[in-house]
Amino acid sequence: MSTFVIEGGHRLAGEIEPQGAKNESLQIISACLLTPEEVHVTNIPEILDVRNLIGLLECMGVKVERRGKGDYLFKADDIDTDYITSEDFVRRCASLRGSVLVVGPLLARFGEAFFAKPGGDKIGRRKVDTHITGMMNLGASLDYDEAKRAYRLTAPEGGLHGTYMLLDEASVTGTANIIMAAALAHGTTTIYNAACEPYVQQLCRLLSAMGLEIEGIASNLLTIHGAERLHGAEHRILPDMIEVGSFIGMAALNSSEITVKNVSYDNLGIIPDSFRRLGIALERRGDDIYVPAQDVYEIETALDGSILNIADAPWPGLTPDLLSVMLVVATQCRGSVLIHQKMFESRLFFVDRLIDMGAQIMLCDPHRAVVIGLDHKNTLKANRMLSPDIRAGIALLLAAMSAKGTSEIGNISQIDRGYEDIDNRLNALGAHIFRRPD
Ligand SMILES: CC(=O)N[C@H]1[C@@H](OP(=O)(O)OP(=O)(O)OC[C@H]2O[C@@H](n3ccc(=O)[nH]c3=O)[C@H](O)[C@@H]2O)O[C@H](CO)[C@@H](O)[C@@H]1O
Ligand SMILES: C=C(OP(=O)(O)O)C(=O)O
Repeated sequence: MSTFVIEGGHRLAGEIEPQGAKNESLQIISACLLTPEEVHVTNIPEILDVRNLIGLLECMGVKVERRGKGDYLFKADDIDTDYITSEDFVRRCASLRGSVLVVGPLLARFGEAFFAKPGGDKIGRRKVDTHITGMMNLGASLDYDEAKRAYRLTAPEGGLHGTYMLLDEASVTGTANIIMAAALAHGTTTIYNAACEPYVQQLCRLLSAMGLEIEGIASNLLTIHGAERLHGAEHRILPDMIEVGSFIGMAALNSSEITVKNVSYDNLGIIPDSFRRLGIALERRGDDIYVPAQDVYEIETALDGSILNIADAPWPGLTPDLLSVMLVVATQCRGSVLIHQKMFESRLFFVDRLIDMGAQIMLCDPHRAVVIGLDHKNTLKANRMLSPDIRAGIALLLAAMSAKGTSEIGNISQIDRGYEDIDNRLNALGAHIFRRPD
């Protein structure tokens, strides 16, 4: 594991391009398991989570060819069916949250799949009930394998069959998993209360290109006409909207002017407006976002003058993955805001580190924090801290970049799992971040 050593207080300037989206890549790479033919995917981010998922696929027997940066061919024509039911497989899955996404394709294509308790961030309970219920709706049976400490899903004789289902919540990976399982089921599956964020839409587009008939893409009512067989296809991953938001926040926190290039603006939903509510006068320029340097970032109030409330919600609401960054940005704006993290219960505890740095924040309960902005008058102080999860990690990195003095952030694998070469890319804008191997 390594530590970031950050010399704060440097102005940033220039252009930065977001990497391909982590969360889309995890779905798309898993979908390659649905066909024995070649799937060509470009703009895959070279990050820890993706490398680990690709490693898992290779262990399963998938042929992977890296043709250049972010450019991969996957061919799942010779899957080792003994391996995908082995203890080693289940153990590997348990250490990688994205591995939940291989369950749907494996169940659909090979009739059996294990659900290890997935690893990843400690940001709250990460239930997989929606995934499992969805697959049971398609006819799978469930039992618990004591030796492997994992749930086993088994397809009925003759394969999964389509049905109507209403999801208990619009789970993103749950929806993706059920779509992939339904892709090879007999008959038609209708999923109501489906998650519809751009990365689920992208999964549907890839599956359409592979020959699947899907109606309702981008809505919460999906109709999937199961196919006998899917074929190879080409796919390009969208820019990572969480990186785009992180860079907007970074510019404001450092009172700097930057341009975020090629953001796929139309797929950002409510994200740009949410940053505007913190007083950031960002502009759309073609498919770029220009963030001007400002003396003051004035947080809006509600129409009746009451304190602004920024809360997450399933798409098209605001993604929970940006609230940590927005919270840190607010510490240097003028005015106050209530950050309400509704979807996860343990994602706000990192505010203690910001309070150590001099930020004015009241943690009301595990879900809500009130931030009183310092209006760039009292700069944050340097601190030594650990990255508790991927998004708190990037938020603390941005805080350290704006702080007076030299900070250290340990456990940066939590940042590396989602942000590609982040130290060098931010240093190219003028940051001073050094990676110290421990
Ligand atoms: C690999 C991947 O793609 N991970 C993303 C995915 O995780 P993931 O798919 O695991 O997250 P889910 O959408 O299942 O749920 C996230 C949290 O929100 C809650 N919930 C969900 C839906 C709902 O209608 N109401 C509700 O309260 C769930 O109980 C859970 O606590 O989606 C999350 C929500 O956007 C993101 O934070 C993760 O980065
Ligand atoms: C929580 C996240 O990812 P994961 O679901 O992979 O833990 C995230 O990307 O913010």
